[in-house]
Amino acid sequence: YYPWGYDGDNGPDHWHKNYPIAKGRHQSPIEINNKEVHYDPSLLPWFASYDPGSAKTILNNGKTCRVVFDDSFDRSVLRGGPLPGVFRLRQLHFHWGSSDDHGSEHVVNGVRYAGELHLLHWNPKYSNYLDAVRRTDGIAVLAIFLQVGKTPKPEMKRILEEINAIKTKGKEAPFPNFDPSVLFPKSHDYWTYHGSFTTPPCEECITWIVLREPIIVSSDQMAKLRSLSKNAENEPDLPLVDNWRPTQPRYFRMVSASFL
Ligand SMILES: NS(=O)(=O)c1c(F)cccc1F
Ligand SMILES: [Zn+2]
Repeated sequence: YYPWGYDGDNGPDHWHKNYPIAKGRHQSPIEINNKEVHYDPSLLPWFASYDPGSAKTILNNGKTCRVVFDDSFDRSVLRGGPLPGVFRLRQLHFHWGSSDDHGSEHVVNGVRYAGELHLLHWNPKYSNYLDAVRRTDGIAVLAIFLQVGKTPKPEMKRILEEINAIKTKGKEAPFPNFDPSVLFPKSHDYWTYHGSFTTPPCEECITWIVLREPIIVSSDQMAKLRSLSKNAENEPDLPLVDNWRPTQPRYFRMVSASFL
């Protein structure tokens, strides 16, 4: 296991030395530009059927704030859209910036959002998650942009209230009874393309489903995320910010849109 980060000598430009896939042809995130997107009328709507009882814990792993779900059976699943069958919800996490004018991983027509929420699901046709990450159709991530505005989504409060309990790296707290679909925007319009994890080892196993409509969060809520520390409680408090990977070359990939 090699240490990696988002700045300096172990930042995104250095990942490929220990994680060679990071220089692959199907890397994420990417820029999504209207001119290059292809409307695909055959794309189905996607559906999330999440059981709030599957939510387990919320934790700070020093790289992001993550909520973990019980994925021991088809309890909370994503289906439809570009996906073949159901995919099991395993965790959600966030990427954000050091200020409100940047922080998302995907960039839409040059627009960087303040952050990005990722809900990670894996294909249960494979025996377990670790097997799924070795398959091109193993993982599906639903990505939702966070836009700073005056009328924040009240449902974000539940996650941000827990932040005080996981201030430092390694801290974990119970996070029961949570259905993340309460965070979804009104529109289910999406872009989809084949890509990778945006953190090392950057395996190219992800069907990305990027929602067009951002959810609104407040500047205070973004500041709350930035109050997390990269370090453990007995180490100096380094703000956990700018945990986003820059956009990667699209090469010969098509980005399909579910909407005109
Ligand atoms: N950002 S991402 O969604 O590709 C991602 C995962 F899916 C899983 C772990 C880390 C991570 F960063
Ligand atoms: Zn992510």
